[in-house]
Amino acid sequence: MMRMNYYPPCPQPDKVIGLTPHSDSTGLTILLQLNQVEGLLIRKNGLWVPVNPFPNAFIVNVGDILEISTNGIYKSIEHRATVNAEKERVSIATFYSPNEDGVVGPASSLISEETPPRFRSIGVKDYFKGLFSQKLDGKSYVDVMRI
Ligand SMILES: O=C(O)CCC(=O)C(=O)O
Ligand SMILES: [Fe+2]
Repeated sequence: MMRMNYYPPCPQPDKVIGLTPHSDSTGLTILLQLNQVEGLLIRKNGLWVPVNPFPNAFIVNVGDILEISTNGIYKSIEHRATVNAEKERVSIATFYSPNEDGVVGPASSLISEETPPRFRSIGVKDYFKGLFSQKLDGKSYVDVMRI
């Protein structure tokens, strides 16, 4: 799945939300900040840290499905986007997810008596149905999946 985001310039950027804080619900995201305008922020240790664009560089984000598959070893990254006062901003996000008839859940090879599953396992279709019935709100859907 691919999403192209267009953020028009806004003379009062602090009064608008570009893209609300969220983690990508998919497995892995490859993101291109197309026209080198900054605006992407990630949440690290509770602080919003800007990710400055580099020419022709992709940003690779861990999504919720990877957090769930690795039973929490990899953590999905919460991020948001702001708008710029003078310049328009364009980003292209490519999201990778399992097949529709697959299952979202911790990999069986990572589960043992010492490391029990930390997340529920559900079908990919039900996973996305549940996601779209919710508000986009930080990492809240990972908590829905948490046991
Ligand atoms: O515009 C950006 O840099 C972020 C886009 C994003 O997070 C998304 O499309 O999920
Ligand atoms: Fe995102």
